[in-house]
This record gives sequence, C-alpha cells and structure tokens, in this order.
Amino acid sequence: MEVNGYRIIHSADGPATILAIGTANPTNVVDQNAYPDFYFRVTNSEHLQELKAKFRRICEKAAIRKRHLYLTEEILRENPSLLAPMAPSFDARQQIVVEAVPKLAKEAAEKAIKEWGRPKSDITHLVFCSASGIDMPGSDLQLLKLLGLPLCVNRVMLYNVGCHAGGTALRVAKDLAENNRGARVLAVCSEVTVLSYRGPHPAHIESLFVQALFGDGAAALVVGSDPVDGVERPIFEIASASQVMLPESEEAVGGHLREIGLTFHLKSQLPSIIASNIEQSLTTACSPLGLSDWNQLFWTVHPGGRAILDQVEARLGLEKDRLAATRHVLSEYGNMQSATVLFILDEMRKRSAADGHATTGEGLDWGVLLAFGPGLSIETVVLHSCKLN
Ligand SMILES: CC(=O)CC(=O)SCCNC(=O)CCNC(=O)[C@H](O)C(C)(C)COP(=O)(O)OP(=O)(O)OC[C@H]1O[C@@H](n2cnc3c(N)ncnc32)[C@H](O)[C@@H]1OP(=O)(O)O
Repeated sequence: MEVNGYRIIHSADGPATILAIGTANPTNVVDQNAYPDFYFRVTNSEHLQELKAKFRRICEKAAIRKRHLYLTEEILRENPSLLAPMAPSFDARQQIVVEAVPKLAKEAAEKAIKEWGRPKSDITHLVFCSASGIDMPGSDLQLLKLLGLPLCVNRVMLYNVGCHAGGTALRVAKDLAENNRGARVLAVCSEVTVLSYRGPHPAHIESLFVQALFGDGAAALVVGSDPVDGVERPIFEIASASQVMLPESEEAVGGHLREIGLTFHLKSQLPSIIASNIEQSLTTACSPLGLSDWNQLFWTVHPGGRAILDQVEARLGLEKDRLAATRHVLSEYGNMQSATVLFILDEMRKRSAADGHATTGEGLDWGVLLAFGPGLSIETVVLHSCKLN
C-alpha cells in the first residue's frame, strides 16, 4: 500500500467532537469578601494597611464571589516559606504540586470518562496541560497511572504554556482525533496555584492580582471524530483551531520560574491590548465559515480578569448575555488559568439544557472559544453546537 493511501484510510471522516466534559476543584473554598482579612492575617502582613486596602479594592472589583484554593491555612502553616513574599521556596512548592496536580486531574478525568460511557481502555491519546509545576516523567504519566489507562496511550505534555493552554489542548486534540481514525483523546488541564502563592509586598503589586484573581481547578474532555451512534453523545464539534502571537506584546503578560516560585508580570494595558487585537483574530477564524455577526455566536472567553471581559465585550459590541456563562465561571471559580475555558464550555452546555435551548450553544449553531496567555498569544477555536434532546 502507498503511504498516502494508508494516511487516508487512517484519517477520520468527520470533525473532532467533544464527547464529554468533567471538572474538579479542591474542596477548600475562599469567600472573596472575606479573603483580604484572611490573606493579610495568614501571611503575617497586618502592618501593611495601605497595601491591604488596595488588595481589598482589587478583590471588590474582580467580579468574583468565591474561589477554590488547594492551600488551606493548615498547609500554609506547615510551609512557612510560601508565606514570605521573596523567600527561596521552590522545593516546598514543587513537593506539593507534583502530587496535587495529577490528583485533581484524575477527579476531572474520571467524571469525563463516566459521562463518555465507554471503557477507559478505549482512550488512545492524552494531552495534559499545566502551568503548576514541572517534573520528569510528568503529570501526564502520573495521571495515566492514577487512572489505570493502557501504557500504550500516546501522551503529549504541555508544561508552562500559560492561560491560553486550554485552547492549545483543544487544538492539539482536534488534530490528533482527525488524523487518527478511531482515536479518543483525553485532554486535561489541571492548575493548582501553589507556585505563585506568596505574601504581599509593596514592591510587587502585580503579585497582588494573582492572589486576588487566581483559583484552582481541573477540567477534562474526551475528544474524538465519528461518534459511535447510541453510545457517544456529541457536545460540541470543533470546526477550526488556530493560534496567533501579537507582535511586541511580550511585556504585557508573562511568568518566570525562580527560587521564590512562579512570578507573574501583568501590565495594566493588558485588557486593552487584547481588546484591540481580538477582532482581527476572530475575522481570520470566522470568515471562512461565513460568520461575521458576533451576536449570533455563543461565547467562551478566558476571564483573565473582569476588565478583559469588559473591554472585549465593548470592542465587539456584544449584548450583555453573550458572556453570561463566562462571567458565571469567573464569579464562581476565579481565573483557573488553562482550565477556565473548559469550565465555561461545561457551564455553557449545562445552562443550555437547563434553559430548554435546542442546542448546546444557547440555542445558537456557532460559537467561539478565545483563550489568552503569554506571548501575547491568542487561541481561537470555532465550535459548532450539537442538538439537545
Ligand atoms: C493574558 C491573560 O489573560 C492570561 C491571564 O489570565 S494572566 C491574568 C490576566 N489578568 C489581568 O491582568 C487582570 C486584568 N485587570 C482586571 O481585570 C481589573 O483591572 C481588576 C479586576 C483587577 C480591577 O478592576 P478595575 O476596574 O481595573 O479597578 P481599578 O480601580 O481600575 O484598579 C484597582 C487597582 O489596581 C491597580 N491596577 C490595575 N491594573 C494594574 C496592573 N496591571 N498593575 C498594577 N496596578 C494595577 C489600579 O491602579 C487600582 O489601584 P488603586 O485602587 O490604588 O487606585
């Protein structure tokens, strides 16, 4: 047989399709209103009253009601190096995340596999994303062992990509599913913000945003083409997935692994840089499908912060309810980095069913998923909704 003939036989017929979604969070919940008191008390920073007032203003304007955090007061007391703003603490942080990240991923993956309805031995590929610690072998292998997946599962580990990695995972899963007939890809994003947790310092205002906005969570998807009738239930079809890097925007957002853990830089212009460039990415992705009315799409937008959503919404002229699922996830979980957009997809299909819509995309046929991260990188995934019974 010729190579090309073999390739054609081994490619799927239909588009990659999301067949199941599972999510998980640590049980420890922090109330956003009470968090400034907790954070300044537990980090022994009550003397920094001016900084505390600023932190409270940031928390109040974040449009977040609660977040889930792995780090409880008890764990923090056992690991005092995490409380100081600048103490060498990498080893202590690593020890926690190397175990916690795959464990949280397992919870989400088990829910996705249960919803999918097929035996876990039918998983052929695993894509794992996390910006929460690095190790060799990585969290992908730990998850494979925790789930008892076959050792021949083909793994892709995406470490430290950033907040856009939920879109990256979908893009990679789509290519794997469409180029390998019968493939079933488990795509998992698991984030536990232990590496970037630290006490407040007047010289490190950007760290305050991480402490005020970031939360912990894992999301898992099963993706495959040509769903098996009567067994697999399609949720969203992935029409296209693409990435663009905005020129001269590297200073806008980034993270650096140091002895003190993961430090972030977030420029105040970040929301406006994203908003100014978003329409170009959307037009490039949507015009080949004849989509140009932004209010006729369902929306999943990475809520890096409330201001990013406000500026994207205003720039695109979106009606208020278009970002309802996105804002709900921000409010209930905060910014869970790569996992956030996958939580929004889950929220979208669930609220579509609860509200009696005809499709998983709030009754609409087409939608987009936008994820932003260091680069500045934008992932744009165009989705087609599926019918709800
Ligand atoms: C690319 C990605 O998206 C990837 C990621 O997820 S990384 C995280 C990305 N997220 C962000 O960068 C946060 C974006 N910002 C926001 O959402 C909003 O600024 C916010 C919710 C944090 C605050 O809301 P707001 O309406 O801007 O409130 P505002 O009163 O203007 O700002 C609060 C304070 O923060 C300060 N501030 C805002 N952005 C700042 C920044 N980037 N650096 C330093 N200070 C900043 C303001 O000066 C203000 O200080 P004072 O109260 O002392 O005057």
